[in-house]
Amino acid sequence: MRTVSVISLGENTLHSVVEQLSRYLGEEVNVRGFSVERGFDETFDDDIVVLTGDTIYRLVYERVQTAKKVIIARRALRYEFIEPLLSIKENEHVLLVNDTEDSCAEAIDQLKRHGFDSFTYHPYYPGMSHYASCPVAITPGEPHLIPKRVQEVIDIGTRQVDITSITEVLVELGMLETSGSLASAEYVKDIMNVTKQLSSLNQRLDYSNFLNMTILDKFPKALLFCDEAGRITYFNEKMTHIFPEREMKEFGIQDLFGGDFDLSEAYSERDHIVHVRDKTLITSVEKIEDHEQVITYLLEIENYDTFQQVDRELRKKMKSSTYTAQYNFEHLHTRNASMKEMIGLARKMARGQSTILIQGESGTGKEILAQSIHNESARSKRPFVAVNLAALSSSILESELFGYESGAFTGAHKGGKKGLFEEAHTGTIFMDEIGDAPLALQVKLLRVLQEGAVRKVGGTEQIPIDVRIIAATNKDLEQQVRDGAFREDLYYRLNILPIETIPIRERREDIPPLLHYYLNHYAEEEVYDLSQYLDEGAISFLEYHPWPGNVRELMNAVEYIVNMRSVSGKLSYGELPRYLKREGASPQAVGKALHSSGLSEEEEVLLMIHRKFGIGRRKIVEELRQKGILIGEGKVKSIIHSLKDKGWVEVNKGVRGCTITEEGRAYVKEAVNG
Ligand SMILES: Nc1ncnc2c1ncn2[C@@H]1O[C@H](COP(=O)(O)OP(=O)(O)OP(=O)(O)O)[C@@H](O)[C@H]1O
Repeated sequence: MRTVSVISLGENTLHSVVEQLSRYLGEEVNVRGFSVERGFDETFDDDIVVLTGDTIYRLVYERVQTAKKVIIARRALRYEFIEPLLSIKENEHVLLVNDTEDSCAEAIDQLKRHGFDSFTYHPYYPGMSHYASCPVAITPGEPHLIPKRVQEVIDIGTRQVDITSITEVLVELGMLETSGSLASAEYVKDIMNVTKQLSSLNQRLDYSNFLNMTILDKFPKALLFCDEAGRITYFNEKMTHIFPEREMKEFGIQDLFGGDFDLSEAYSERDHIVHVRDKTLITSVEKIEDHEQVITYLLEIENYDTFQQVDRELRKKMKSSTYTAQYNFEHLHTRNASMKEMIGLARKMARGQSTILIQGESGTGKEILAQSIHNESARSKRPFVAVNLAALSSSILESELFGYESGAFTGAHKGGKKGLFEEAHTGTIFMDEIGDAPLALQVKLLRVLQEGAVRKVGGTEQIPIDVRIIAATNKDLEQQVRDGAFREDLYYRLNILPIETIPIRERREDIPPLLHYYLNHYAEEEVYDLSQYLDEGAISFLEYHPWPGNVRELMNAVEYIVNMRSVSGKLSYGELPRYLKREGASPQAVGKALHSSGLSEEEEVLLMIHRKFGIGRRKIVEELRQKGILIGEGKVKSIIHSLKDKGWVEVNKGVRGCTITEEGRAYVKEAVNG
């Protein structure tokens, strides 16, 4: 397997860059991360070593000599965080806080280039003895370094690796063809967001400057911007391989594409096919509006030959995963009553034929649930085909799902291609991330659902299909419908058997068993107890952690724990990954949260016994855990003793557990409720 190592100074940057590269490189490439802050003693012989700045090159120069290629990543500001900067007064003195002198200078330079050149910047990095006293500090993702006296802190987020460096990595790995479309889809999304944002910021940042950025020239696809009248305002370097530069400067869209070309028609059709001279082009048009006024049209143009190549690669990849589901309900580990109820519901749904819509946060087991439903259904021996609607560009999606007819495009396979709907015939199709389906595709999906038949791209014949549909999303589809991003009619067609997965922070009793299960999965030895790997502080932290990435995030954390533990040692809170600590609460905060209700642990237990007649010790521990109060059965036992001594509770023999006395009730009324 090919490897890419990322080396950064600090852990913050490392985590975000590793995450970003992994997203682009997928599972074929192992992306590893090292930070100077954490320390390492590897010598690197990877395919690529990505350094997050020049300073690091000086530090690790000798160790990366054996790598096939070293890339010093260019880093870009995250546009979504720029807005707060506009609230800073002109000529204000501003502290720019970063981890080294060089990275401060780099960030200042970048901000100035983006139009924030009216402030007086003063760099601040750890180890400085004197620094200017400023009311405002700006930091790219290092707020913990900001000196105490600063009144206003603006965190513009860790800078991302820019598209030129991403492209360099993809080219080096020979992956531009296969992953370039994902990178470009993300990038176009970015461009759209930025353009929208800049325009809503009243053009305070010069839009044309942004467009002129050389970055667009490095972009792997041909891009062209034009106004509503079809006048070309900008095109990138790739575009000059399709049309001569001179023509684009002199002519409008109509002259280039021919008299029949209609911008708004191309926009509504999304992947519009145009034949220009001897070329077949796929144009995908995006409209950028502000308050219903069109700011610009962005045309992404693909030569069909290149598209074919990507298409073939993708098909090869998809074919290699045989259409089977590996999971069943036994793989969903839980002790939580609502989860068990949800699984019961899913089992019932498995028996029918109707469409299922699974909604829930990322990493909560939507795919595992879909596979389990298929495996328990009458279709279990038939194909299970999964397709992720967010991962493919819209032009590829359509031919992936519906297939294409021979001769639909130049270079199309003789005899055409079967789409995934046809592959799933008599089985189940799992459409993941349905909330990200482009609107044009939504219309076509609706037609398939209504008619029970598909029509291949370039074909006229309706091919009947018998497929059970399971769709999933982590978006709020109802909200998407209200926002006009998801078709209402399709939503109702999908939402026949709705089911919701539950985030793990709402079923905290599942956290220890899941930690235990995945420790056993990753460790090479049998793990009997969490305490073999983690000390008490770390366990409490993990049990209280909000886990925004749910089970997937928990799995990653366990993998880290297994790797980072020294032989037979235990990991403490301080040694847990920093991103977890950033997302979660510190042990102090956990402690505070215990008392955030203002009640003592004893009062919490009393209240619980008051509310639930005949509750037992184990149940009390569980209920307290749900509220984020992490105490063990031993402690609960001693609290119950003390409550009994005060005459507030009675402890019954057998299974009847504890009950509250009249005196106890009076205390609750007066001290707890009142
Ligand atoms: N209850 C569970 N018990 C054990 N493992 C689980 C459970 N739920 C999820 N997982 C594991 O967590 C990982 C993520 O699950 P899955 O891919 O099904 O989530 P998802 O909701 O589809 O995520 P996304 O929306 O990000 O695609 C998988 O490896 C799965 O095996």
